[in-house]
Amino acid sequence: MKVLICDGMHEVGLSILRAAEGIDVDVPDQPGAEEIKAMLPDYDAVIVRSRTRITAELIENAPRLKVIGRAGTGVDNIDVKAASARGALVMNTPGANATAAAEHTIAMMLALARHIPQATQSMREGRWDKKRFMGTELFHQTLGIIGLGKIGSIVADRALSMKMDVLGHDPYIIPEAAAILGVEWVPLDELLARSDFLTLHTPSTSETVRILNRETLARTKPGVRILNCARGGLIDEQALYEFLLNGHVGGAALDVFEQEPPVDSPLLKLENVIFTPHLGASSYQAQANVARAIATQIVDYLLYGIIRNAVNFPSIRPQDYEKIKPYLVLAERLGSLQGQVSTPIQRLEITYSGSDLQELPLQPLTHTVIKGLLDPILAEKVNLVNAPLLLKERQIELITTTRSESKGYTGEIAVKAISPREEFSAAGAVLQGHEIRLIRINDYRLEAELEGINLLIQNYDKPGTIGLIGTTLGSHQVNIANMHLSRTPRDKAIAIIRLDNEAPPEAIETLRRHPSIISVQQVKL
Ligand SMILES: NC(=O)c1ccc[n+]([C@@H]2O[C@H](COP(=O)([O-])OP(=O)(O)OC[C@H]3O[C@@H](n4cnc5c(N)ncnc54)[C@H](O)[C@@H]3O)[C@@H](O)[C@H]2O)c1
Ligand SMILES: O=C(O)[C@H](O)COP(=O)(O)O
Repeated sequence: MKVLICDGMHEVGLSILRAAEGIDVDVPDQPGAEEIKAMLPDYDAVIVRSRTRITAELIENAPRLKVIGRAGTGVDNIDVKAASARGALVMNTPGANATAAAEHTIAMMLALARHIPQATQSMREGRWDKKRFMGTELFHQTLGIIGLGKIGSIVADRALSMKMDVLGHDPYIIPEAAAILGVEWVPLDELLARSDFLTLHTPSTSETVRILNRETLARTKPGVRILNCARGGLIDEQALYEFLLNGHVGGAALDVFEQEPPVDSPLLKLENVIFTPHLGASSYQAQANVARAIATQIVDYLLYGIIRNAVNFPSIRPQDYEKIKPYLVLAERLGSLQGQVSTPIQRLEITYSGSDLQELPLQPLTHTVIKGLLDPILAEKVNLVNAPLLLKERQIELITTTRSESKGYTGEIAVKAISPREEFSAAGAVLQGHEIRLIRINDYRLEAELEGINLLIQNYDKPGTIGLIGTTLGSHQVNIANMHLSRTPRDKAIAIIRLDNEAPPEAIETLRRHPSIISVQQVKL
């Protein structure tokens, strides 16, 4: 496995990657877009900060790429949609640089309030301007925080310790949760109208892009000072420039920009705006934290298949991993059985029952059923990341249901495939925490192993049928490893016959032609 690191990495992360057996690491010095394009096809993983853009074009030309790691929070420099379509995971390290970004915000707020950068510059130029740099205290000033996530809540904590009054707006946080942080939750308009300092801490989404624009800036308190240490796109920079120029906005502190680095931005010329070149996460501690986190996540994924902090796949907590493992195997085999038996499928219904499955994350299991189903059918590479997209592309409707009870089992997965003319359902369970069993096919109850090469035979329940199956397979040198039978009250029966070797088409054809036999299907699990 080869890992490419594009934006450098703290030594602590490099040593984790280098110590992992089977992983080779390359760290070119600040490679440009063309260099990355030439190198990426040889790599299984790439790790970036915000400098490198991982575009759809790069992803499409990197057939080996399994995972894109972001040593940080924002993934807006990575085309996540293209990565998902190609089955590549995108992982970040949420929270690992939150303290650094929050402290940087506080530093910017103090620097803005007391004109520290401008005063420094003035002294460098030989002046001693005490009058020009009269500042404002933060004590009892109102700070409005838009986005009360990891960074926003640390900013709130530090601002409260400086005895600021803190307002917060976050549509995904309830007022009671904000109150626990000591923050008064208010609607956006109220926050705009009441804040002396206003700071942004949301990701860049279709909802938040240009959240500060001409209309919203016009609703802010005259003299407001604005801070952005989140994402450049959250502020319409031209509108901010106009409001700074006409004096409605009293000052701004910017760590992030619509274009990085900013080119010819008029903001750079304004005396009441201070800047840092996207330094929020640039502390030794934050870089060690993000490097340690992403390196561990990449090693765990490449070597052991453990998925954490993927933005395009649900995480499995380490404490759930051992318990979910046999259910993942069961899910994949049930999906694979369906993929080999039922075509064309219009609707897929997955039902999770039993106490085990009440505690485990079900989305990874659903993705795994779909992967199992599509793998035998599609030529392209199907994995847990792109499986749901591929199902959608094939217009297959997906319905998942959970039930707390499972008759006699602690965890049962039932998968039903509905085609225009028929339905086929198969259910399985995990016994004693590790044994995988097929427990139902349509209305037939049984307890068969769910692995290897199997013949699935439906027949009329007449004497001699089992003998016929044994003789036919024997005459083609196919040995039966074991056999499970089940019948319904309506004189029909089903047999699951595990074979040591594949049955040739002639043997299957002979069985199919016999009047006692309704259907024969060979499945490889
Ligand atoms: N300057 C830097 O170097 C630096 C460092 C780290 C993170 N960041 C950026 O800071 C931002 C916040 O990071 P985080 O780790 O706190 O993320 P987070 O996911 O923990 O928090 C984001 C919060 O924004 C809220 N939110 C989403 N839509 C919203 C809306 N329309 N209005 C108000 N709130 C909304 C979410 O509910 C969430 O609570 C991200 O953009 C991240 O990329 C920048
Ligand atoms: O989203 C982030 O983590 C920050 O923007 C930090 O970016 P950086 O790692 O490029 O400094």
